[in-house]
Amino acid sequence: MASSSSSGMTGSSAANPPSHKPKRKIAVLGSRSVGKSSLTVRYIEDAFVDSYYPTIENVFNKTIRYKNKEYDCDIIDTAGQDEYSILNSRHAIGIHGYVLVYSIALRSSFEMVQTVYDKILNYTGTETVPCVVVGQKSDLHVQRQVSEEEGKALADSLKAAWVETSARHNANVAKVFELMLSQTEKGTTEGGPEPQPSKCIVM
Ligand SMILES: Nc1nc2c(ncn2[C@@H]2O[C@H](COP(=O)(O)OP(=O)(O)OP(=O)(O)O)[C@@H](O)[C@H]2O)c(=O)[nH]1
Repeated sequence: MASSSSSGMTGSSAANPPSHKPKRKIAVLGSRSVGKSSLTVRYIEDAFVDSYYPTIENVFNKTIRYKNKEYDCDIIDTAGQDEYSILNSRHAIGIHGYVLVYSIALRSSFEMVQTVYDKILNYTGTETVPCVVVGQKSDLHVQRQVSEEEGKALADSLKAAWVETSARHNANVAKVFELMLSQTEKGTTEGGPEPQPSKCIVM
């Protein structure tokens, strides 16, 4: 999706008083063309486009209900990364959780998940960050290059959740964002301190 605009499903204006729902910022990262935009657009608009338009950046806003509580979520759909791209500070600071996407039909995109994860930890200086590892394009099983076991094993090693999805067939798409909130809200208690978004460390 080639645009850098922001699309608001909810939000605040004079007519809409500011939301008191907890704010969560979620960044969607991964190699080029793995279906990050398609996953996000399927979730937000329940639509799928076959054509490919490289993303600059899109921010979507959606209220997500998790365990009977509503969260005001910004979902940041990013431009595809490669091993040489430098993590954009907007995707490394102030983020509560990461959706790390690969295509089950492209091994190099699976290997990129670890690379992107390491870049995030380098930037934030933390030992872990809340993550969901997503094996996209699960409908392309004939071209599969990454097994479910490998996907699960990588997610376990990153202490992340894992799921395979198809934006094309709308399979498991909503689950990604439920799992994301289960990761960001892990260890929090009602009325307790808010989970802290990522910060930058100065070396
Ligand atoms: N078969 C199949 N194709 C998909 C699926 N999701 C996306 N695609 C196709 O994959 C191509 C890339 O999809 P995008 O959503 O633009 O990928 P992206 O990761 O946002 O790409 P960048 O913006 O370059 O990072 C498009 O042609 C989509 O139609 C899926 O679940 N199954």
